[in-house]
Order: sequence, then structure tokens, then C-alpha cells
Amino acid sequence: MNTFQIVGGNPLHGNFHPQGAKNEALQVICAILLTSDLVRIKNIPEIQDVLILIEILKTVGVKVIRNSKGDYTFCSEEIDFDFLKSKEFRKNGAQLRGSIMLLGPLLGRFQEAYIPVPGGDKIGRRRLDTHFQGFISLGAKFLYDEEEKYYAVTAEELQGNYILLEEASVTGTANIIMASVLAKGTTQIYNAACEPYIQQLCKMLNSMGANIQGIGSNFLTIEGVEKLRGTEHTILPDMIEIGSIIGLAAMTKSEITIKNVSWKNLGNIPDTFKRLGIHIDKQEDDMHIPAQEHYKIQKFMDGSILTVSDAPWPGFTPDLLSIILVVSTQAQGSVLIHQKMFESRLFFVDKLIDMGAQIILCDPHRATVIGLNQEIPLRGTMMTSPDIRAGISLLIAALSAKGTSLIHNIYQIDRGYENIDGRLRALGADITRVKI
Ligand SMILES: CC(=O)N[C@H]1[C@@H](OP(=O)(O)OP(=O)(O)OC[C@H]2O[C@@H](n3ccc(=O)[nH]c3=O)[C@H](O)[C@@H]2O)O[C@H](CO)[C@@H](O)[C@@H]1O
Ligand SMILES: C=C(OP(=O)(O)O)C(=O)O
Repeated sequence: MNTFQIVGGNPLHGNFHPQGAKNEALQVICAILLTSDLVRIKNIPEIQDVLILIEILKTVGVKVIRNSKGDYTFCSEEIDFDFLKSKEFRKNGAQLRGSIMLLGPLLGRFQEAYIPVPGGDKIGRRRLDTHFQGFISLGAKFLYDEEEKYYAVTAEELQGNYILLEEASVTGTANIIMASVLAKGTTQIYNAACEPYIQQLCKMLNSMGANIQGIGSNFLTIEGVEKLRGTEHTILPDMIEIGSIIGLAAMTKSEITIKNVSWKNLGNIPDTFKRLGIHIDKQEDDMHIPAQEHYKIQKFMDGSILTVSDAPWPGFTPDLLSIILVVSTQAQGSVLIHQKMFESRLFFVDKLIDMGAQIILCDPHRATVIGLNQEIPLRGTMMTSPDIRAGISLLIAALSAKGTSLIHNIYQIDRGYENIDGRLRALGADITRVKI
């Protein structure tokens, strides 16, 4: 088992280059299935989830060329549908959440698609109703093999429709967009998710010849076209990684400049960290976080305790709440963290409590944090990473802590952060990857 050994307490210093966005990569890589032409994608993060998706594409017949690090060309002339129904595919496809987005483009281009129940983080129930209701609205038949845990969607022909999504699901919206770009007629998707990931997917599809309007809003209009062509696309910097580094800098009293963050695509992420009292300077497209001895959590205007909660974009992303929580443990003041979307994402606070943090887990969705104001450091300990964002939060806690920590199950961190140990060592972190 791979483990991180971390000696905490050193302030870090230097420039950090964010990787390409994981969640955008998973969408746009699936979108290459919509054309038989070459599609080149740059700034692909070479993280576990993305590498597994690329391997899956290879096994179903997609030709993949790695031009250089993070720069790939894909060609999906033919798809091996027999393999899509095989046991091996069931095993591979179940490994990550993002594989669910193979369905939309396969259904859109070939009128049939198969996928095992996908994996991803164990952070609560993650239903897929939105995806399948959308496909059914476009005229697809839906089958679920309960024994084999396997989904199939097929159609004679997809026909555009008005679809009001039950919830603004990110991967659900991406899937329905990809299914409808080649459908007959007009598709309207209302209550669509509009994260930068989705905006980027739509822009890429339009550059392939699709006709999508309303990009960035929750109402998308898609005029179906006959065929899509090849394109070149560059993935945005990962806003979740950027948020993670802001948290790391504050918690470890470090001065870090995050390079080329694409400010205009960060929504309210910088302001949410600022509400915890963290200074953040905009330097052209870089983000400078000065070393700070203390940071003080703001209150609401009526003087009541701050709540930070998640919401679909342009609300605050749920993927950064665990990081907000860990950073709050060393702030001055108190905050209520309310994770509305997922019901099992806050349980990792037990580990932080073991390390000395003052947290009351009110219920599975809410935790109150009473900050230690950097007066008492957390204590190093042994822990296991339960999910990707809890994992990075524990890593941040360990880097700030007094003494040595061990974090097991770091696969959960590698899933979403490329060579995180190497990149943090370059900033001065004492972190080693060990086999135990
Ligand atoms: C591969 C990928 O892109 N994963 C992201 C994607 O997952 P994913 O697309 O799987 O997540 P969804 O957007 O479908 O929903 C996430 C959870 O939030 C709930 N929900 C969603 C919308 C809503 O209006 N109300 C509501 O309660 C859903 O029931 C579900 O439990 O979006 C999530 C929500 O931003 C992120 O945490 C994941 O990192
Ligand atoms: C929950 C996440 O990932 P996934 O949807 O791939 O499990 C995440 O990126 O925080």
C-alpha cells in the first residue's frame, strides 16, 4: 500500500503550476467519441482517473497518441461494441465516476451504449436518474441488469426534446449534451449545470461543428447536426486544485504564487477563501497568497456566524468544502460548514479531531469549526484517505501539523492530483511516498 509520510510545520515558498482540470478532462475526453476525425486535447492532467479513462478508450478501439506530457490526439474511427459488453470492460469501466460520460457520446453517434455502475468517491448516494431520464426524453430505451450491475441505452434514432432536469447534475448535463448534439431537431435543456467544465465542453463541441447556445447559463439550446469534425482543445486549470493550494498556503503560513489560474473561470472561489480572512492578490493571471501569521473568519452582516455551503455553479463547489473546513481549524473565529449535496463527505473530521482540531459534527451534512488561530498546532498522526478531497485536506492538515503523519490509501489523492508529492516538495514540503 502506498502511503505519504509527512513531517509538518515547515512554511512553503514558491510558484505552483496548477494541472488541467480533472472534471473537464473526463468530459472532453469522452466527447472525442462523437467524431471519427482526429481530436487533439492539451493540458490533460495525467492523474489516475484520466489515465484509466484513456486506457478504457484504447480497449474499445480508440487510437491514442501521446504527443507530449498532457498533450494527446485521439481518433475513434471504430468502436468495439462486443468488448463494451465484456466482463473486462465491466471491471475497468466501474473504476471511476467519469466513465458514465461514455454513454452520451456513444448513444449519440452509434445509438447504443453500455456501462457498468460507475465508481468514484464514496461520498454518499450518487444516483444517475438525471442522466437516464434525459436519454429517455431523447427517445432512448433504458435497461439495467441488476445482477451484473450494468446499464444499457439504445435507440433507433434520437429526437431532440425539451428536458427539464430534476437536478443540475454536472455529469448528467454533460451526458445529455453529448447525446443530443447529433440528434434530430432541437433539444432544450433547462436547469442545466453550468460549471466551467460544462462551458468548456460546449465550446469544444461547437468548434467540432455542433450548435449549442446558452453556454454558461442553465438553459441550453442544441440544434442537432449531421456530423461532427475534429478539433483542438485546451483544458482550463483545475479550480479545485487552485482552491486546495490556497488552503495549503494559509494553513502552513506559506507564501505561494499560483501561476495562470484563469481568474475569470474561478467564480466565487477566491472570495469564499477571503471570507475566512485569507489574503489573495491578483497579479495579472497569477494568484499570490502572502504568508500570514493569522487569518480571521468574517461574520455575516448581521453579526451572526458565517456559514459556507455548497450549491450548483455559480454557487460554491462542494469539492472545496473539505478544504474550507480544514483551513478553518486554524483560523480565528468560528464557521458552520454545510455540505448540502453529499451525505458522507464530512466524516473525515474525526481524523482532524484526533489531531487536535475543534470541530463539532452536528449531523452528516454540517460541522461547526472553532478555529485555533494558529496558537496550538495540530498534531501529526496516522490516517487513511477516505476520498479525494478529504485526502488532500488531511494532507494539508499534516503539512501544518507538529510532528510526523502517515496518510494511507493515497490512491484517493493520486486520483485527482498529479505528482502532488513532487510538486509540494518543490515548494519545500517534507513529504515522501513510502510503501508499507
Ligand atoms: C466527474 C465529475 O465531474 N464529478 C463532479 C460532479 O459529479 P456528479 O456529476 O456525479 O454530481 P451531480 O452534479 O450529479 O450531483 C452531485 C450530488 O449533488 C446532488 N445535487 C446535485 C444538484 C442539485 O441541484 N442538487 C443536489 O442535491 C446530487 O443528488 C448528488 O448527490 O459534480 C459534483 C457536484 O459538483 C462534484 O462533486 C464532482 O466532483
Ligand atoms: C467527487 C469528486 O470526484 P468524482 O466525481 O470523480 O468521484 C471530486 O472530484 O471531488
